[in-house]
This record gives sequence, C-alpha cells and structure tokens, in this order.
Amino acid sequence: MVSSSSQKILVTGGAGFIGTHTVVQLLKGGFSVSIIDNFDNSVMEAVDRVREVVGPHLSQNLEFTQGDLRNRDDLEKLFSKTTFDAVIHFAGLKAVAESVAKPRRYFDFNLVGTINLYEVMAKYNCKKMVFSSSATVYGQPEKIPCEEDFKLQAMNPYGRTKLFLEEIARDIQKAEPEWRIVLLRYFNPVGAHESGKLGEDPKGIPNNLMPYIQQVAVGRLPELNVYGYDYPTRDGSAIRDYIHVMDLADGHIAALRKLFTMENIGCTAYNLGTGRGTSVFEMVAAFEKASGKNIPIKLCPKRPGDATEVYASTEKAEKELGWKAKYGVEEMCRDQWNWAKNNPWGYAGKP
Ligand SMILES: NC(=O)c1ccc[n+]([C@@H]2O[C@H](COP(=O)([O-])OP(=O)(O)OC[C@H]3O[C@@H](n4cnc5c(N)ncnc54)[C@H](O)[C@@H]3O)[C@@H](O)[C@H]2O)c1
Ligand SMILES: O=c1ccn([C@@H]2O[C@H](COP(=O)(O)OP(=O)(O)O[C@H]3O[C@H](CO)[C@H](O)[C@H](O)[C@H]3O)[C@@H](O)[C@H]2O)c(=O)[nH]1
Repeated sequence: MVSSSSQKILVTGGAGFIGTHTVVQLLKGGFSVSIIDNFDNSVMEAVDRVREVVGPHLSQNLEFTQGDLRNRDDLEKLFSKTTFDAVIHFAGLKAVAESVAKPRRYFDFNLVGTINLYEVMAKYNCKKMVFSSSATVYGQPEKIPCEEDFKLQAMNPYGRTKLFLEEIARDIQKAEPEWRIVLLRYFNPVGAHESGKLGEDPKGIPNNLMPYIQQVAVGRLPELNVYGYDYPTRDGSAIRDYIHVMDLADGHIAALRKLFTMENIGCTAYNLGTGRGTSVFEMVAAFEKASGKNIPIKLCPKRPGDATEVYASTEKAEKELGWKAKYGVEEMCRDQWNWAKNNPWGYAGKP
C-alpha cells in the first residue's frame, strides 16, 4: 500500500470542479493534501464542502492556501515550509472562446503559472507531477478512438497552452530524467459527487454542454442551443466521450500510485475517458430522464472548430494504470441532477 497520510500531495486549483472531487478521493485514500488556489474560478465554500464530505477526521489532513501560481513567492512560501511528495496540477483556465478573445490571459495563467511551479518544485526537489491535459490536444482527430501516440494539434489558444505544456513537460523530463510526470488527457468531465454537495459551478454563462443543460433544468436559462444538427453522425449531433468526475478523480489516484511505484515512468500521457461516444441529443434525453425535466432546445449552426466525433482509446490507462471508468451516462446525469437540484445557484446561492 503506497497511500499513507505521510504522503503529502500539493493540489493546485484544488478548489475547482475536478480538484474538489479529486481531493475527496485523495483524503479518503489516506493522503495528506495541501490546496493552493486563487479563487479565480472557484469559491471558499467549495473547500468547506470538501471538509463536510470527508468529515472532521480526514479534514485534519487538508490544508488550504489562497495563492496564485503566477506569483512565485506564493509557491516559495508553501514549499519552504512543507515537503511535498508530488503535485497534482489543475490550476489553469479552460474556456476555449475566452482564450480566443484573451490569449495573453491564457498564456499568463497556464504557461507562466506552470513554469513557476516547475521552477519551485525543482528548487525543493519535488519531481513528481500529475498534469491536467485535455483531449483538446488531439485537435480534429483523423481517426477515432484517440490513441495517446496520435499526432497532436492545437485548435485555439487554450489548446495551444495544453499542447505547449505537454511539450514543456517532455523537455524537462528528458533533460532531468529524475522527473516523473504523468499527463492526463481528460475527455469531457461531467457529473458530480454522489452526496450532491460538490459539483461544477461555472461563473457566468456556461460554455460546456452539461452545465448549460443543468441551468436550463433549474430554470436559470430558457433553452439549450444545440450547436450542429447535420453532422454525419447517427442523429446529426456531435459525439463526445463524457466521463464522470468521480471516475476522473480515481484516475488521478491511479496515476499518483504509478508515479510512486514506477521509477522509469518518464513523462507519459494517458487518456481518461470511457471509450464510449454519446451525442448531444442522447445527452439531453438522458438528462431529461434523470431529472424528469423538459429541456427545450434550439437548433443552431455548428460552433466553429468543433469536431464531429471524439472518444478515447482507454487501453493504455487500463493496462498501465489499472484504471477504468465505472460510470455510464445514466449515473453522470443522476449525480449532476442531484447536485443541481440541491444547489440550483451553485455554491454561493441565489444572487
Ligand atoms: N473541465 C473540463 O472540461 C476540462 C477538460 C480538460 C482539461 N481540463 C483541465 O483540468 C484542470 C481543472 O479543470 P476544472 O474543470 O476543475 O476547472 P476549474 O476552473 O473548476 O478549476 C481550476 C481551478 O484553478 C484555479 N486557478 C486558476 N488559475 C490559478 C492560478 N494562477 N493560481 C492558483 N489557482 C488558479 C481556479 O480558481 C479554479 O479553482 C484545468 O487545467 C483544465 O484546463 C478541464
Ligand atoms: O451549449 C452548448 C454547449 C455545447 N454543445 C455541444 O456539446 C458538445 C460538447 O461541448 P462542450 O463544450 O461541453 O465540450 P467540447 O468537447 O467542445 O470541449 C471541451 O472539453 C474538451 C475535453 O475534451 C476540451 O477540454 C475542450 O477544450 C473543452 O472546451 C459539442 O458538440 C458542442 O457543440 C451544444 O450543443 N450546446
């Protein structure tokens, strides 16, 4: 057993959507966790909810620091007082359209923040990292399912930051072979913790499908815009590989264990997906079934740059990480609805 509270993990961006769910699983897995987050896209209430979910005993193994990765001093302060065994690096920005409008903001948060993190990790000799990459690095895949050794391509500034950060990780590990880095390429994370206390709480109008559907279901938005209905797919809408956020969280625990046990892992990428594709219309129908709510839709033109069909090859993660997604679309919608109905206005409540 490699997990023990003597193993201390720094989780950057741990107050965010994927971060909170992963921190719960880390604490339950016996790790000690320190979160650093600047609340750019999250709130303190999310961290309080993590404590609520894991209970007072495990909460003793959780520390929180409000800080910004772009400010190297914030990282110095943390690393100079604590020895971390590994870092899970979620902190970053993720909205494609915003990245097109504000590329410098994306380069600052995602690139500068991560470069600072590597510098401070190296200085304090912490050289194990799990990095949040994205299926966006496959661009418009020529073939599906996407396999990890496919040609990579960026479609927008956000995607470019993920692609650059993957390349940066490979370069660092090549030059300094003592680094062990796992790049996790998430497909489409959705769902919520089964307790209904944790979930995705985007600021402003959601960009992604499931948070948008959720806000229609609770009456915050009138209808869902379906972007593209004449794709060459079984029902004309685009197909993605949706993955339950708790499966994703468990994928991070599997990756950490691999980092701790496999000396020559180098810098390796793994897809975290289910290997199954679901269309937009199928997702809407599944959410309607889970929630008992009608989701009015409006058929709209395709979103520029959207791929027709994307789903993961899951073989490598299954074989090498011993990890496989457990949940299907039904559970994703059930848990997302449970979160939505208990928190229709997210963590902060109705404005
Ligand atoms: N959710 C997705 O669809 C998806 C898909 C693929 C990859 N990813 C990647 O996974 C990671 C986590 O995504 P998420 O969905 O949990 O997003 P999120 O916005 O909910 O969480 C990111 C967290 O990082 C924090 N943060 C941002 N910049 C920071 C900085 N400079 N210093 C400190 N904290 C900072 C934010 O406040 C937020 O709490 C991101 O890197 C994202 O690009 C997400
Ligand atoms: O209001 C909406 C939102 C989305 N969609 C459709 O739903 C599908 C999924 O869209 P999302 O925006 O939820 O997810 P994407 O697959 O487009 O991409 C997101 O998840 C990816 C993970 O693979 C990358 O991280 C990417 O950068 C990020 O935006 C797409 O066909 C999109 O056109 C709609 O019809 N209406």
